[in-house]
Amino acid sequence: MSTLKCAATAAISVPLLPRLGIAKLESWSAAGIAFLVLFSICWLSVAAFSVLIYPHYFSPYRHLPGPKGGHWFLGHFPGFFKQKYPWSIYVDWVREFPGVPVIRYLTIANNEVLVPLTAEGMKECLQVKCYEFKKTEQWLRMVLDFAGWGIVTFSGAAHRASRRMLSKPFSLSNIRKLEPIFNQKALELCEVMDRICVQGDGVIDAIELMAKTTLDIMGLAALGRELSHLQSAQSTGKEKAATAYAGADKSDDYDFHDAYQCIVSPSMTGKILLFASGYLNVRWLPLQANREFKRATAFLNGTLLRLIRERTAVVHAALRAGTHEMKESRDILTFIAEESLPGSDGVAVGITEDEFVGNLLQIMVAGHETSATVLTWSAYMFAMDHALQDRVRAEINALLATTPNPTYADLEALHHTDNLLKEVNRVFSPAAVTYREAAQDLTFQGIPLRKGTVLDVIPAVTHMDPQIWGATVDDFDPSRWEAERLTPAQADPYVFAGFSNGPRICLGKTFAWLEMKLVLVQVVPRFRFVKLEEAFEIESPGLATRPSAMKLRIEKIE
Ligand code: HEM
Repeated sequence: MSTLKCAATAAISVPLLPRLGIAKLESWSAAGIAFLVLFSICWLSVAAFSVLIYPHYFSPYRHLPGPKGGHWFLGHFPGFFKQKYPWSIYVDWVREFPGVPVIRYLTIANNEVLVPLTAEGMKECLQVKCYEFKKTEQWLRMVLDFAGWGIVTFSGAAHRASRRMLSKPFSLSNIRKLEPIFNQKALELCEVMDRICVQGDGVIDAIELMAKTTLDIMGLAALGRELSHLQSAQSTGKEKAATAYAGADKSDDYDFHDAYQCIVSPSMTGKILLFASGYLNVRWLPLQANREFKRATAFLNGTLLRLIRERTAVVHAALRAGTHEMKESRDILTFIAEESLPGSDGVAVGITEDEFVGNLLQIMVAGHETSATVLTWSAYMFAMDHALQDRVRAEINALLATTPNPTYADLEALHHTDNLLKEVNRVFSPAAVTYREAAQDLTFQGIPLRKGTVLDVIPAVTHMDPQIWGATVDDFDPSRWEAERLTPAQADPYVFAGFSNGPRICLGKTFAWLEMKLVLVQVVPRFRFVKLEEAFEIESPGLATRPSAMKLRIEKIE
């Protein structure tokens, strides 16, 4: 916008130059050069004002508390590359500003960002004024290539419509029907772990195995396809090409897992490009990280589009012929195909191909990385604390002794397991950062916000706030979730923000909870996790609290 205004100012000013005796402008080319010079002066002045002067002397947010110092142009942005977890910097701030509801920090080009630090702020943003905020333009520029347009990226009415459309496959009754899929994949994971114990060195990369497990689950639950990543988990090269991806969706030896690895676990250049792409178009730069990113996004978009076209054609033809067999539990792709038959009263009638692809892209990524991360950190904490894993194992064994095929209600009653998953979500919240932007002028925590103001909504600020959790805030202690130990402040539903809250609360929360419990129910009685001295790195900065690799030793329990 300021570029347009500068162009207009320069265009209006050019004819004034001869009158003011500044330049004669006897030809069109002289006028053109004068325009460019004026435009550049105007643009640079506006840029200098908005970067160097406005945030410090004129912004209405300049009096808000917040971190001091920062780079003259990049503000506090470089600090995001120095932190252990992708949210550590925010936890430092919540401790530096106890009791402060909202702080301000500066990012690239000294753009201002506000961060709510309290449960009340989370509630106002996520629940009370959910639709007065939208996803930020910067974040959209970062993720649209691999997430497309769908429920996660939509705001306002479009988001409500997607949520309505997807509510049925994510209802509790439908998710309970997915139990056989969760069990099947948990057992396949056990087979792989068994092979590693018997034939290999007993060392696993937990994040890789868990991601393959949850990705295979998503293949069946979302696409109705066997993706077979687990089958290929112990093979490489040609072997992998032969087994991975069950033939039909094979593209050389590249698969969904490879594509998502490239997106969620890029090189440092890839990480810089990801965050920079929020502000500038950097994806055209001839860099290896960009080539890998483009290959991954092309694979995901192309494969999903092909599956959508194939499935929709088959389902619509069968529906028209009256031969379609409506299964009791349908994958999401089939569900949308069924509900999108033109002329029917389905909830997905009129969905565009782009939106169909976008929703599947989002469900695939939101649905596997998060749960895999929680399972990985659970395995890590087991390896660090054998008493903890013994307690969880004893609880699961006691259940299996009386109930070999536990129901949803039986799993609900596994309270040590439940507490473990809650504590992992508190300390290693997989969705590390979520972003919001004021969709209109509004008041937030008593502060008048202008349209376009950006908010970082960070689960870790309430999860790791000593004012809420006391002196043991940094300890990993699942028993803090025992109902009788929780203080009213800790039990506030807006404090536990790992799945977000309000109308945009994680659509897959019940799915994830059942899936993670069933994986633990199969794995924990069969294997013991043991710590290795090998150090691991966490993807930071990043969008998830994810280790890039997590080597653990496993021992078979006879
Ligand atoms: C431990 C596992 C999970 C965690 C911690 C988690 C966390 C979250 C969070 C924090 C959000 C809100 C993001 C935002 O507002 O910007 C979200 C949204 C979402 N999640 Fe999850 N998620 C998990 C598992 C899943 C699974 C298994 C699925 C699907 C199978 C799923 C599907 C979604 C969808 C579709 C949304 C968008 C909801 C909306 O905007 O209305 N998630 N999740």
